[in-house]
Amino acid sequence: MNPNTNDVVLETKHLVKRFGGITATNDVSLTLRRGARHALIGPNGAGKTTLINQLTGVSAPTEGQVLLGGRDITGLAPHKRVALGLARTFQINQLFGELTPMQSLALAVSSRRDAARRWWQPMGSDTTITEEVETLLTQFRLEAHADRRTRELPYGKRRLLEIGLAVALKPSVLLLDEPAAGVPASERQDILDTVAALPEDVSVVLIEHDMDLVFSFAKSMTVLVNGTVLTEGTPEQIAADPRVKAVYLGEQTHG
Ligand SMILES: Nc1ncnc2c1ncn2[C@@H]1O[C@H](COP(=O)(O)OP(=O)(O)OP(=O)(O)O)[C@@H](O)[C@H]1O
Repeated sequence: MNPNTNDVVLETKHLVKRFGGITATNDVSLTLRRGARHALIGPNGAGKTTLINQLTGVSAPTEGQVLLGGRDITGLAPHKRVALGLARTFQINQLFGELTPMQSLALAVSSRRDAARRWWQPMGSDTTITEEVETLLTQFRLEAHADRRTRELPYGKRRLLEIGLAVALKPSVLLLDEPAAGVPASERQDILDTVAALPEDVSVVLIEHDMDLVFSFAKSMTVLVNGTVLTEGTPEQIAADPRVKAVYLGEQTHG
C-alpha cells in the first residue's frame, strides 16, 4: 500500500480568484502531504499572496475548494481554520509591541490549551505552560531577549517571534509568508536555521523571494506565473527547468 495515500493534509481544488478582469488565481490545484516542506514561488504578481489569502480565509475564492485534513473549509472564517490547525506567521505589525516575547508566547500557548478560561490563574503559575514557553524561546533563539519589550527587539528577532507564535499553536499546517523579508544579512542565518529545525510533523508552505532560503528548505515546489501553476517538482527539477529560468530571467531583464 502506498504510505502516502492518507497523508494529504491540505488540498486546493481548482481555485479561481478574480478581481474584476484580473484572474489572480487560475485553476490552482495543490496537494500538501504530512511533513511537507513546500515552497510557493513565482515572480511579482504571480498570485502567491492571493492564494495564501484563500488558504487562510482572508479572501473567498471565486471558484474551487480548500480542504484541510479532507474537510472542506472553503467557507470557514480565518480563526476557525486556525482552531482546526492551519496557522500562518503573524505579521510584525500584529505583534504586541509592549509585551515581551515570553508574555506573547505564554498567551499563544495558553490560548491553545484553552487555559484562557482559567483567567484568574496568574501566568507563570502553570509550570507546563512555562516549560513550553522556555522551549519555544530556546527554539527561536529568543532566550536573551525574553524579557525585553517586543518593539525594542532587532528586526530578525521579531520575525523569529512571529514564527514562534504560529508554532506555539501546534498547527498541522504552517504557512510561512516571507519569513526572511527585510531581515538584515547578519540575522538571516537565524531564520534559515530555525525554519530548517521546525518540527517534522508540521507541514510547511513557504512563500519567499530569498532563493537561498527556498532551496535550502524546500523538498517540493510549485511555480506560479500569472495565477497559474507553471510547474511543480523537486528543487532540482525546478532549478533545471528552462521555463522557470525564462520567467525569472525575464523578470530581471524587465526590472
Ligand atoms: N485586492 C485586489 N484587487 C485587485 N487586484 C488584486 C488584488 N489583490 C491582488 N490583485 C492582483 O492579483 C494579481 C496577483 O497578486 P498577488 O499579490 O497575489 O501576487 P504575488 O505573487 O503575491 O506578488 P508579490 O510577490 O509581488 O507579492 C496581481 O495582478 C495583483 O495586481
